[in-house]
Amino acid sequence: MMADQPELHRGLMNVYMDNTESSFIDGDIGKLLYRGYDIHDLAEKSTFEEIVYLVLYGELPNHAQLEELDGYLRANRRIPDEIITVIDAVQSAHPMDVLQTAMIGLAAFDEESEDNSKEANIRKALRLTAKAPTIVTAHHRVRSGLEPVAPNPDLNHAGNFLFMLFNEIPDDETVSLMDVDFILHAEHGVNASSFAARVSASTNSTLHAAVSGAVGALKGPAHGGAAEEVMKMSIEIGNPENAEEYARKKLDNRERIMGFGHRVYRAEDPRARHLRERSQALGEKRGDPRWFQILTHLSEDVMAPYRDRGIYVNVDFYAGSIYHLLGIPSDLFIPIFALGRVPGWSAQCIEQYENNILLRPRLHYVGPMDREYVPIDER
Ligand SMILES: CC(=O)SCCNC(=O)CCNC(=O)[C@H](O)C(C)(C)COP(=O)(O)OP(=O)(O)OC[C@H]1O[C@@H](n2cnc3c(N)ncnc32)[C@H](O)[C@@H]1OP(=O)(O)O
Ligand SMILES: O=C([O-])CC(=O)C(=O)O
Repeated sequence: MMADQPELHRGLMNVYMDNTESSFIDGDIGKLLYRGYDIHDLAEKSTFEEIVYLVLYGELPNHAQLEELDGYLRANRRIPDEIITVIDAVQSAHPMDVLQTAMIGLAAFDEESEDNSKEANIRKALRLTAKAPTIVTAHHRVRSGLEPVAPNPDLNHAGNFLFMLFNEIPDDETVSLMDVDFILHAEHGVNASSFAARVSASTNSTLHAAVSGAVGALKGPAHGGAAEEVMKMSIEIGNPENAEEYARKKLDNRERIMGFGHRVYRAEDPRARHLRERSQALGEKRGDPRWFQILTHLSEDVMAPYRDRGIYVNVDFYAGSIYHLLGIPSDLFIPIFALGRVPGWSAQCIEQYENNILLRPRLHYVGPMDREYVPIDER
């Protein structure tokens, strides 16, 4: 006898699974707060280092606290030579797979890897935040036949990422652009990758295991991979006049336009505004406004009717055009998202450890029942 069909919550859509103090999202009006602070204030006035402190400790830092955290990040950017050897061995893999491999590999060199106290987890979160850009850039250089560039203690987090990627001291404007990008990606409730991290944390597994699992969950085009897909699409479109026909064909085939839609937002993703402004400014500055024009045409014309269905641009829509204009290869777009998200994943895990309950939903079985076992020779 098959059990009665229970009420399903497919995709766990609109299911509240716990309380959180990390971030607040009102998807109907496009509002996002980190620890109570509006994302617009944070994007305009803060720095990524301040956000790391805010997300992990719950408060904005004072000067002394910020200096201490910044010093800790600067002191912890290097990765062990053994991890460079691992990166070298798996260099042909996608950068997200390499990041995931190296992140879990770091557990072997972290004396606190098995210590799940809050204090140890905050320190590990900071070390993972500090080392993640070193991994991504070292991999990119190794696969390009170049030596990894060592972190520069005179540069901040965003500056170091650019420096280690291009082996050139970046200008202040580009550093600030990268900094805002990291701020905008730092935390976003129980999105798919943070959920993956929380599932691991709920078994009392370690932060390294949970965060590297989150890297895997972020990789897909329905989540972190959208920025790369948007840029691929923009390149295929080529110029603004082609945008409409290209998108209409896709929509007629019931395909999705990447960078639109969101599980929670039914209004514009508030993070998109900051990347839109910067995509436009950078395109004009670099004398290459084409990408911004293509994106504008898609959002303001082709996809405008979809707003009635709650489908607006999300954080990933303009991000790819910025990275592309900065000369960053497209398969590094998802890793950039991950670099910003390490503090958010960690904060979500720390909340999970603090008030833990095993995350274990149920599936309703709809397969055959009570079948008679047939020995292999009789099948
Ligand atoms: C940082 C982030 O992770 S933000 C998300 C990044 N991902 C993308 O940009 C990929 C494109 N977007 C999507 O695939 C979806 O909007 C998701 C996965 C993000 C959210 O999807 P869900 O909440 O599961 O909504 P769902 O997939 O059920 O879509 C609802 C309806 O809107 C339509 N829709 C959703 N997104 C899009 C889109 N980008 N283009 C066209 N139609 C869309 C769906 O086709 C569906 O229509 P239907 O009801 O007629 O079948
Ligand atoms: O919240 C989500 O589902 C996806 C998202 O925007 C994010 O993780 O930043």
